[in-house]
Amino acid sequence: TQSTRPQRILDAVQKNATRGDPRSVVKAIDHFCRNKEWAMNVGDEKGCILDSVVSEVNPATVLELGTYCGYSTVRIASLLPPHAKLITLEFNPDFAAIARQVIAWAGLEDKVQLVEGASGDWIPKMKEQFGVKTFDLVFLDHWKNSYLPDTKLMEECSLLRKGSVLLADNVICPGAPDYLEFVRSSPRYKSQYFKSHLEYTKVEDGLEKSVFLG
Ligand SMILES: Cc1ncnc2c1ncn2[C@@H]1O[C@H](/C=C/CNC(=O)c2cc(-c3ccc(F)cc3)cc(O)c2O)C[C@H]1O
Ligand SMILES: [Mg+2]
Repeated sequence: TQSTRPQRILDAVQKNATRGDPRSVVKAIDHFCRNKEWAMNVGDEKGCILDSVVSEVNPATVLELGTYCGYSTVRIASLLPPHAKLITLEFNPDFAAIARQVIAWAGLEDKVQLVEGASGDWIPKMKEQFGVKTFDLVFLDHWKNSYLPDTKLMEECSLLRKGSVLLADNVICPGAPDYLEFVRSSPRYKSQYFKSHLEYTKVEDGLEKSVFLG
């Protein structure tokens, strides 16, 4: 049967990465996507910026919107302190199934809770379902037109505290203009743009880091 791109990414991980070694999983996916088939992972260049923000925040609770194959899930989870938790939301069951195997190959199942479903449905249930009070870090990498409504929803659900960091992928390409306008003009956020490139290409893209001021 014809395989899908996520399945081919998982194959590349299982063939080329060492079980229990998250960095080798990241390298295997980057090598595959740079040399064989492009895929919408945050990638190695923007991934280094992601790593530095994760290390700086040193979060106890992380929310990722849009798991896809689990590339950024593995990058983030590999940098978390011992009892920290990452909840990642993915509504495509096929992507979720692949991501679970990628996360398992990296040996990070204990730090990651992959929830299958739409962010708009699950964000209001975070407290009651997962005992989360607030998120220290949110990585937005799902549908670009969901960035803004989900950010407003997280505020409404009191999931952000003074100092919570939102890090959004693709604010230039494909772009999230309404989100960018909101976080850059709202007095409740301190925003900063990290210029980079679209994964595995020379096209401009970047990450927007926005600190919630409470
Ligand atoms: C609302 C919601 N809830 C839960 N999961 C959700 C969701 N919306 C999407 N998702 C899931 O996240 C993933 C979606 C991510 C969307 N990301 C993209 O569309 C995306 C697209 C590009 C891109 C750039 C230039 C080009 F020429 C072509 C593509 C690059 C990227 O880094 C991206 O993240 C998979 C999807 O099932
Ligand atoms: Mg992206």
